[in-house]
Amino acid sequence: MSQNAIEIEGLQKTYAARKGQPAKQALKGIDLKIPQGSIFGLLGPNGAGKSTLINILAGLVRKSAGTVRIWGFDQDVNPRQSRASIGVMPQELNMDPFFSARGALDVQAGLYGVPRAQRRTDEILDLIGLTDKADAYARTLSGGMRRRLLLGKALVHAPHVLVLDEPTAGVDIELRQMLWRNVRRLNEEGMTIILTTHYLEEAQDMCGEIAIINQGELVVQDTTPNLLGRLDAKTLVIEPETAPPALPAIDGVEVTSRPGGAIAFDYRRSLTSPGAILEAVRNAGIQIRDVRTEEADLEDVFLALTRSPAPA
Ligand SMILES: Nc1ncnc2c1ncn2[C@@H]1O[C@H](COP(=O)(O)OP(=O)(O)OP(=O)(O)O)[C@@H](O)[C@H]1O
Repeated sequence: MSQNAIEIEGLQKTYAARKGQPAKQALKGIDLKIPQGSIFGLLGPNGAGKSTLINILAGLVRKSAGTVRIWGFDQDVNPRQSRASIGVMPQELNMDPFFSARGALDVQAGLYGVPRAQRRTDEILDLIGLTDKADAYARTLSGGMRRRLLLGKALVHAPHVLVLDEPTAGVDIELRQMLWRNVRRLNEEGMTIILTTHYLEEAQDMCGEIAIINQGELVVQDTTPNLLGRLDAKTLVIEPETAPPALPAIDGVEVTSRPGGAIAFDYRRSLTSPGAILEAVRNAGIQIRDVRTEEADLEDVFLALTRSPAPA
């Protein structure tokens, strides 16, 4: 068994033309390796191809070309084992309203061929906080509870890999925190987690490694700290003791005053050091009361890597 939970090579997907719509190449040859045991973020702007990629992993969309191995099982060679290795919590809330929460988990376990004796229905109900609602019909559950049930359904066959597609879109803080607690716990128990989210702060906090796709192509894959270190731009902010009569001018540094009296120095790490800026500030006769730096965050990196080229 390799050390990768997922190995994708040359993955392509073209949706056929229909009803006046031309054919659409949603994935243009993606190579991606997702390490075992990671919490991995799959990010990209709307229409980048994330859902297509996840649906191919889940066996819901048929790829046009390339290979996909899940937990070492090639989808084309061992479709059953590769499908059994992965669980997907989808975005949409559609579920059969006439099953109870317990019933929905049982049906799902049946679909995956989990023998009754091996089902962990009570354990899953406890994990998703629905023990009290085990016998309530799904249609009587709140939106948040239904979402938790979707997580439970993704877990019935104890998959090695769990995919969460936009798990926190439009959910309240309590449910969000509950989801992340569960995800961390499952990961600590050894499960590999793949998540897509529009909340970049969440990806920055949760994911050790991140891939960004844009227009069907992989733009970057790296550890989160490496990605954050990629941007050359940095900002040094000083709080002066008293407002200076004029802002100091420093070559290659953009100096701006901020509301409240702070002065911001936007510089490139490759060209200027913070020491040189502080020296210039002192030489300008400015007394420093406080100083801090501002790092790029994932949003800055994401925008820099996915911004479409300016029209010619
Ligand atoms: N069934 C389909 N038939 C035709 N085109 C499709 C189909 N599903 C998706 N597409 C197109 O493929 C491209 C990628 O879509 P996909 O849903 O994978 O993107 P995404 O990154 O998940 O976007 P979002 O964040 O908006 O969900 C888009 O241009 C979309 O319009």
